[in-house]
Amino acid sequence: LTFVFSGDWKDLEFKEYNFSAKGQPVGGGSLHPLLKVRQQIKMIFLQMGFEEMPTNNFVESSFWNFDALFQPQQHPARDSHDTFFLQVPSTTKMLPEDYVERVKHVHEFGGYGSRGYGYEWKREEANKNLLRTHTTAVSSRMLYSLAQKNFVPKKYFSIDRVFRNEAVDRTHLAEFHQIEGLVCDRNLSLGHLIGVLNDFFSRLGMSKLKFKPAYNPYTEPSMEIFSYHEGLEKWVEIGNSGMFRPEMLRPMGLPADVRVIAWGLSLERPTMILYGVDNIRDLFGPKVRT
Ligand SMILES: COC[C@@H]1[C@H](c2ccc(C#Cc3ccccc3)cc2)[C@@H]2CN(C(=O)Nc3ccc(OC4CC4)cc3)C[C@@H](O)[C@@H](O)CN12
Repeated sequence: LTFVFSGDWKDLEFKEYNFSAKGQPVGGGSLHPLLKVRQQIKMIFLQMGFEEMPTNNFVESSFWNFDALFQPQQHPARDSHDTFFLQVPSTTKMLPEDYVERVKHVHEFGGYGSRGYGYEWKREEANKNLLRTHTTAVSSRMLYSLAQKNFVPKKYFSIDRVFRNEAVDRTHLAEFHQIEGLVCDRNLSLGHLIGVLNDFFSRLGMSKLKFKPAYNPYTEPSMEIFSYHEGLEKWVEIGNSGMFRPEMLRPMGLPADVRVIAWGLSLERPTMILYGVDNIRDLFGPKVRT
C-alpha cells in the first residue's frame, strides 16, 4: 500500500497472501569456462613437475619479446599491424647491457655456428615497449635468469593473456590466452619433446598425435602438433612446438650442452571445443552458457 491509496483501499479486494510462494529463482554463480580449463591445465603442469612462470606484466620491451628470441628486427610480426606498441611509456631503458651486446652481435654476425642475419641491429628498435605478443617473452626472461646462476635443469609453464593487433573474426580476438611449457636440461632431443607432448596432451584426453615440420624464428626444428578429434572426426591442429635455437640460448650464457624444448597452445581453442562454443565472442559477455 502506498500513499496513493489513501483511504480507498478499504473498498478494494486483495487476494490471500501466499506465504508458501517460492519467490524468484536465485540461481548460483559458476566459474567461467576459460577459468575452469585454465585450472585443469595448470593442475596437469603441476602434476608433471612444472613450475609456473611470473606472467604479471602485459607490457614488455621488444627486446625480450623479439630480439632475445633471435627474431630479426625487420620480421613482419614486429610491424604495428601485428603488434600493439605503447606510446606512453614508449621505450624501456632497463636492459642488461652486456647481454644486449651479445644479442646485437648474434643478430648481425651470428656466432655459435650461426651466420646471423647480417643486418644493422638497432637498439632503439629493441627499446620499444609493446603488449607482449606471446608468453615466450616470459620464457626468455626466465631462461636468462637461469643462465645467471649455476645451471640446474628446470621445467616451467605459463598460462596468460597475449595481444595481437590482428583482424578479429569468429575464432580470433585481438587477445587470447597462451599456454606455454618448456623443459631446460642438458642434451635434450626432439624425442624428449615428442615424449613430453604425448604425456601432456594425453592428460587432456588427446592421445593420437601427429607432428608436421613448421617454422618459428626462435626454434629449430619446429613442429605443428595435430590430434585426431573423435567427436569432430578430423585432425585438429592443437599447438606448435620446437627446440629454442642456440642463437637464443647461448647469448644468455647457458652452457653449450643445454637444450630447451618448448611448446604452446591457446586456452580459448580447447575451451571452445570442450564447451561447444563456435563463436569466440560467446566466451565473453552475458551469454556464457556453462
Ligand atoms: C595466433 O594464433 C595462435 C594460436 C594459438 C597458439 C599457436 C602457437 C603457440 C605457440 C608456441 C610455441 C612454439 C614453440 C616454442 C614455444 C611456444 C601458442 C598458441 C593456437 C594454437 N592452436 C590451438 O590451441 N589449438 C587447439 C588446442 C587444444 C585443443 O583441444 C581440444 C580439446 C580438443 C584444440 C585446439 C592451434 C590452432 O588453433 C591455431 O590456428 C591457433 N593458434
